[in-house]
Amino acid sequence: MTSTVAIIGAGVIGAGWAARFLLNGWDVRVFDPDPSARDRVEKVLAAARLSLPGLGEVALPPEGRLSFPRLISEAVRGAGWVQESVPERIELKHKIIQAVQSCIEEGAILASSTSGFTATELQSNSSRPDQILVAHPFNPVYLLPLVEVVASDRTDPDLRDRAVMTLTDLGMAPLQVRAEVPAHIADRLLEAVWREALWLVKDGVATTGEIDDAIRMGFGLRWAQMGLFETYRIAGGDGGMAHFLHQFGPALKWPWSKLTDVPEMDDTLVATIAAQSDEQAGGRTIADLERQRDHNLVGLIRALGAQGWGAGAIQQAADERRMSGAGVPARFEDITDPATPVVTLHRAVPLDWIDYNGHMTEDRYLHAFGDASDRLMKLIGCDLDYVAAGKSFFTVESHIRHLKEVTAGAPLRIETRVIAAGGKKMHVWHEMKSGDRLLATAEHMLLHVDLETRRSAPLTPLLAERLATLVDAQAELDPPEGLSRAIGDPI
Ligand SMILES: NC(=O)C1=CN([C@@H]2O[C@H](COP(=O)(O)OP(=O)(O)OC[C@H]3O[C@@H](n4cnc5c(N)ncnc54)[C@H](O)[C@@H]3O)[C@@H](O)[C@H]2O)C=CC1
Ligand SMILES: C[N+](C)(C)CC(=O)CC(=O)[O-]
Repeated sequence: MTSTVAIIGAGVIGAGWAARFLLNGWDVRVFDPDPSARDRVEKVLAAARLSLPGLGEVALPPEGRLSFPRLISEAVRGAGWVQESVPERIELKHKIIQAVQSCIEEGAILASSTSGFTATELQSNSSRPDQILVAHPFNPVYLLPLVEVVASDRTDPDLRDRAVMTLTDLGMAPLQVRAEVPAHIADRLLEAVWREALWLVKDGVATTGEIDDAIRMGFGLRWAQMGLFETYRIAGGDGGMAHFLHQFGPALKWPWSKLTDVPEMDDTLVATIAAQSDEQAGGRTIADLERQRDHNLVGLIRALGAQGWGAGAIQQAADERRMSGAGVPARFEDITDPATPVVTLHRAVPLDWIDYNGHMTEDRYLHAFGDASDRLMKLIGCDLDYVAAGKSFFTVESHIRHLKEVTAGAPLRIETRVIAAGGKKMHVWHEMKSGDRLLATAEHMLLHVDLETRRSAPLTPLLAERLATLVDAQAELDPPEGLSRAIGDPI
């Protein structure tokens, strides 16, 4: 099957899917009869290019090709995956499924973004129900990992497994829903909160802003890192979940909630909510809010990554899978030509590395160069086991030159030379590039140390030998421009 996806319907969700696939190297064909669809996709792509590449610590593959065929048949022919994201009307979805299935190959995956319909409902009237399933994402699709995968008993289980693998490769967290129920899992939960929120506004208990504060200042923060059950388990104290259930279970029968009673969405309620929501936005446009949302989400997911937790752990697993494709050697034996500088880092600039000047802030240069030095250490044999055994390197001197600006989402590559090594020292030169542009250089002196005495110690034979291989092979190269330069030297 090809790495070509057809996106049918490019609204909020279809455009998000287009960005997720394209930035993961897929060729993307978009079909949407709305003349403004191309513009919308370009805007969402611009936002995704700023945020998604820097979500993890490893570069994404090169972008695929984007096209906008005029006919649905042109869009789907030969595609390995078709993602339907047209409005939530079953007769329209059936029409699209029929048009798509008349042109696609048997093994192609036909996934629907539907928030509420079941796979069985989508499959009715289809001659090939086996290739249809639900892949329900969350907005913004290019950043949020969750995708609910719902198959019916008529969906081919192998096709469902392939779909799960593909979504995982896209850096997502596919949640396989065990049973077909309207609105799957997450929207069932969201609807319950939404219903109560509508009642609170209708009854004049709280404004839209107050309700949103009640979420984002408290349990919303908790939910980003632990779910409902894990959070309540902790709330049960040492008695855990059983104690929690005994204490708060009875409250469910008190009038704490409206249960399933739904407020009438009459003109007054719509006008009240719309007016409060406008006031809450305080003049910020949808684009402003989307930008802020993306910054916040990137920060949250990356913070969770530092803990190896939740959505951050999903991102780390995606990074692991991408490592070999990013061209950074994992072991010394992977260095194909020691006579050329070694690629020690290949990633993109994350949104949270950008400062008030709109470019990568100065401490992140050292962060990236530090990561590159860590990779060099690992390559020569100073890995975590080596450190645990009591030896490591300390950086004792650094000199960074900032030569060119770089902005969010841009690819970063660090090429490393070992200028000299021996005794207890290693003299390293890094060049940071984005494409062909030299962004910065860093020169470091590192001392090999005994972690028990905290004093310098001679290099062990393996490290000395590998460093000598690099130094000797690279000695033929011209000395790097700027080597040993000091502040104040003529430029
Ligand atoms: N908006 C949301 O928060 C989420 C929506 N979904 C689901 O995604 C699907 C799409 O929803 P949205 O993107 O919000 O809708 P939307 O209204 O933003 O976009 C729908 C797009 O489909 C296009 N379209 C209409 N008829 C078409 C046709 N015959 N062929 C091709 N394109 C056509 C429209 O021009 C429009 O660009 C729905 O099934 C919805 O339930 C899923 C997750 C979240
Ligand atoms: C409102 N909605 C039901 C379309 C929401 C979703 O389906 C998921 C989301 O992104 O919140």
